[in-house]
Amino acid sequence: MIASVKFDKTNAFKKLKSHHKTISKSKIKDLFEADKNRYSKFTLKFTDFVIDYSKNNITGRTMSYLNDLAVECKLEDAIQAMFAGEKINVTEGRAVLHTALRNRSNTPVIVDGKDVMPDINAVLAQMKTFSEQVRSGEWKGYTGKKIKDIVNIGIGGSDLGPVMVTEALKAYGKKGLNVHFVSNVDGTHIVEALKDLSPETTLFMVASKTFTTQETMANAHTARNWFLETAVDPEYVKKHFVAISTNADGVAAFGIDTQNMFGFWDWVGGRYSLWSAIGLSIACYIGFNNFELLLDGAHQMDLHFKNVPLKRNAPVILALLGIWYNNFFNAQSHAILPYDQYMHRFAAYFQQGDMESNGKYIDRDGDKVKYQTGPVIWGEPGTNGQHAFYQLIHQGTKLIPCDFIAPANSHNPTGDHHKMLLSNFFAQTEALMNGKTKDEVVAEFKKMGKSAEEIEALAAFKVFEGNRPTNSILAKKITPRVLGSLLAMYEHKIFVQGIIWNIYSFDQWGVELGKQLANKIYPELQNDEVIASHDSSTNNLINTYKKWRK
Ligand SMILES: O=P(O)(O)OC[C@H]1O[C@@H](O)[C@@H](O)[C@@H](O)[C@@H]1O
Repeated sequence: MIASVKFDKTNAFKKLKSHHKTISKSKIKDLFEADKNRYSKFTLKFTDFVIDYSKNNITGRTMSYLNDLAVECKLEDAIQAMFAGEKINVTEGRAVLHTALRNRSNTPVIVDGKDVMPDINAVLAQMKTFSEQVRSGEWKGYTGKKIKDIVNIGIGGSDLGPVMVTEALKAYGKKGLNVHFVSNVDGTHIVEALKDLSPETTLFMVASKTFTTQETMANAHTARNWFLETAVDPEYVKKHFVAISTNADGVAAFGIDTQNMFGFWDWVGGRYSLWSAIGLSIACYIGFNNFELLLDGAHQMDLHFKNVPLKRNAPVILALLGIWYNNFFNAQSHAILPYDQYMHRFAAYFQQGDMESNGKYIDRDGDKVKYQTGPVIWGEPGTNGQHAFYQLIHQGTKLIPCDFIAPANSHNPTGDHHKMLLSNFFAQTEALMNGKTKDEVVAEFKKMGKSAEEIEALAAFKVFEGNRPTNSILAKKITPRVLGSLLAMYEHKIFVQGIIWNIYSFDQWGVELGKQLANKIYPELQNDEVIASHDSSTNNLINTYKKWRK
């Protein structure tokens, strides 16, 4: 079991508090002046990427205190407990074993006295066979045609991972096979997705861990009606609908042949499930071999996380840096900025991964925390973000630590585009750190021939304080293996932060409430009766809606 340690009562916390007073007076750029080895001291190297965290407001002492914090919070025990299949998701009574899904070493992982690896391998084999049949055209629709379009119907963890990975690895996608994702209960989503598709060549994957989620069930029923309008015979459903779920009864009740069901288990959290059968659309799109490389990459990071000392451990370091800014510099958010257009859903994916995991104010003793927990995660790809919100990162009043991610090699090396992209990547982190002093601004103005009055009037607006912290992750190329490692690295970062903040990262009671509330109001919308059972705002909104709807 994972011990409860009050984060803000640790010795390391106190040391970090007073250390913060000193370090907040220093400038990152001066730390570079003072230490010529700073880059190598604060960079981690993997085979296919480097993580440079030298442009942070840290010294060796900071890292040492942060390491003490991790030790005091018994992080090493917690890591071992997760990998060993202990039921660390206490409020749901479950183990947390997305790492077993990609355990390419195939060493036994025991849950309730049973090795889970044979079941995992059996589902992987089923995914391999199925994805190969779909890709080769051996799997035929009801009129004997091969599948051209896959529509994944799911939401949250049953959507965001497959969307993000199929986009990030689009360069590996099979020509002539398209993937579409329908998540929102807004009918627009499914109507638009199906607009140009033919029932004869469309395969639906209904992805839901519980198989009860309102949005997914509504979309799945609409999809089936759309299909049967043309196909007519319900017998044909089995050629065009497969299910991915832990709930076999729910799948059968919907009318999907359980032969066409791909299972997973309650120890896979929704937001950690892309490695399971939830990744079926990924395997079909990029091919099973590439899906396995994705798993391999994640496994490499798992081994690193499990075995490398905390001081050289990438997820641990990223997590500790996040805590440093979140709890000592009062940063409220964290930006993830991939300089790779294919990774445009990466930040959105980790919005769920991080915020659903660590958006909690009750600690592992059931007490309300007296410190900040999970940050707001956000971001967009560069260079688009530069022309949108970077103004605030450079000159706003909020401190926003950023992760910059870029590949050295593009999948689309067109002209000089990639050099331009990367020059922006390098320039931004440098500018965020160095800023621009008043002297530099004045010198620039003078060169332009501006008068003393003009300079005096404008200089303040052009000064950049700098000292904005960034991590730079530079990969050789975004391959399935590299992406797998990056994803696992961020997953484990979330785990480490949850352990240190003394919260439970693997439940999501806040989301469950939303599910209940909508189910209460939905019946009230079925007739035109005036509603008076809520507060006056809610009553009036519902009644106005009823008056206006046609
Ligand atoms: O996969 P299902 O069960 O449909 O859940 C989909 C999503 O539902 C939400 O409410 C959350 O609980 C997510 O963690 C989950 O990924």
